[in-house]
Amino acid sequence: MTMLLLRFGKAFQHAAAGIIYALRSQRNMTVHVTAAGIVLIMAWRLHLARSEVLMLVVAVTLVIMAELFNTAIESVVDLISPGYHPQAKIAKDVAAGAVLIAAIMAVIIGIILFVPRLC
Ligand SMILES: Nc1ncnc2c1ncn2[C@@H]1O[C@H](COP(=O)(O)OP(=O)(O)OP(=O)(O)O)[C@@H](O)[C@H]1O
Repeated sequence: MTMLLLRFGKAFQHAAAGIIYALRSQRNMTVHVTAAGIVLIMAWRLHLARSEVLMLVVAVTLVIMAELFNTAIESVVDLISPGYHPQAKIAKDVAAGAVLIAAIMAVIIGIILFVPRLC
């Protein structure tokens, strides 16, 4: 049991280190986290329904997850292909596309939930 807890603790430390690395190295990550904070404070101030807050939480989580995967893919691509390579370009562009899709979905959800309350 102690070994299991120690292993879990180590895995948690590694995951936290990955998140901190992404936060420090990716400007977009800071933007996503700041936007998520603002959106959740607005949801609280505007008394959004529980299901609406849940939708926002899922949307911002997906954006942050996509950015974390994007950072991981960028890092592996830079390791394997430090010079220009069309395949490296595809990998990075597709990963960035995933972030864009998640961000667009989050913005659409934000517009649907906030615009009627702010107008
Ligand atoms: N090794 C490479 N070979 C070919 N194209 C590359 C390579 N590295 C980067 N690119 C191109 O440059 C773009 C930007 O890559 P870069 O590594 O600078 O990511 P970034 O600007 O940090 O992206 P993000 O804003 O998503 O963090 C990629 O989407 C890709 O089109």
